[in-house]
Amino acid sequence: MTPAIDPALHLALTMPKAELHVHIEGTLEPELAFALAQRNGISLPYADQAALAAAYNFDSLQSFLDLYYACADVLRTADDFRDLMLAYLERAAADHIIHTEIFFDPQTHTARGIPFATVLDGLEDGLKQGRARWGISGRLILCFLRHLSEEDALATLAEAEPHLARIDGFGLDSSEQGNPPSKFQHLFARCRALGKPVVAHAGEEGPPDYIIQALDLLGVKRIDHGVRASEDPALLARLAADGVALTVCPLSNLKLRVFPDMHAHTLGQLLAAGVKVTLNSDDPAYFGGYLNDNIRAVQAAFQFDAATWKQLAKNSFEASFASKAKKAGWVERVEVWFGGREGHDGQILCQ
Ligand code: HPA
Ligand SMILES: [Zn+2]
Repeated sequence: MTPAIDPALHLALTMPKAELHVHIEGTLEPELAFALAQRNGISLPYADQAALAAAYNFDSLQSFLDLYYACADVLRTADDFRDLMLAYLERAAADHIIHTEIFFDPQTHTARGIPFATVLDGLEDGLKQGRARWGISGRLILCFLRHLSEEDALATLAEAEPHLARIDGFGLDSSEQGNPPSKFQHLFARCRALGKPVVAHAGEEGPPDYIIQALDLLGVKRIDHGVRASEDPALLARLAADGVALTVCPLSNLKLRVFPDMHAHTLGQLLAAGVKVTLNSDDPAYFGGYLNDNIRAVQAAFQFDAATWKQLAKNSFEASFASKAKKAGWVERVEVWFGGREGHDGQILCQ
């Protein structure tokens, strides 16, 4: 059957893939936000869903974060966190995501008096139900808020320690400018000592030096965003040589005005330099779409061939926190899935 759309895009939309950069609080759609507000007897400072969606007009990371933290106030109970997780996993499964590593920001919730265990219990319940319903595997990455102090983050880590078996890694997010990775060296040393993988947002709005700090001072093996690495040729070469993955989020970068349009995005340069790029949705409820919406927008600008999409799918699994055996199995699944659909020059042979 011949698909009605660009064949390479059809392959990209339907290929098995992993998502490695999505904030669960950023998957809160206006409809669910209002439903949870009603369930919890609280009101949002917007008349209705349309008024809230109309406020998604950001000019920087900070302008988004202000709204994102305000909306998170509707999340109060373990049921709320479970429903939020299930809503995301249903969308992810529809986009053919078979594995996802999901950020959560406990400080956003504990600062409002929501117990750490309530957040974790709800998210975990959602992951369990999502696995049963859609066969999707999910992991949790605890993200520390970099606009707060290292002491605050260390206190959060202490709260997390009784639950370590349920937490698969640690990350760093929130306002990047003025909050360099160097601020969190002790924290990340403790996280690594606990035997967990660590990641950090770096080089989204911040300079390439923040990416270097995340590698050298925090010991991360995967960088969230990292799109400003293109400004430093030596860094680009290092990322490629060391196989450091970047979790790139194209629609996020446009919505937060990191780039004026998709043609100006550094994605093509990063791939051409041999960097292990992955594509992700970041905060899909706020930025105009889930992973397949990002793929559509990328393809409209770059017209990648099937071989490039296969590489991106393989990268998404290779860069995951899963075991070597699991990763190898998923990469093989991608190879089998593309088998016969792609010629030596990366063109589609037939459908
Ligand atoms: O894109 C982001 N950058 C930094 N912090 C965040 N928290 C949610 N999304 C983001
Ligand atoms: Zn992010």
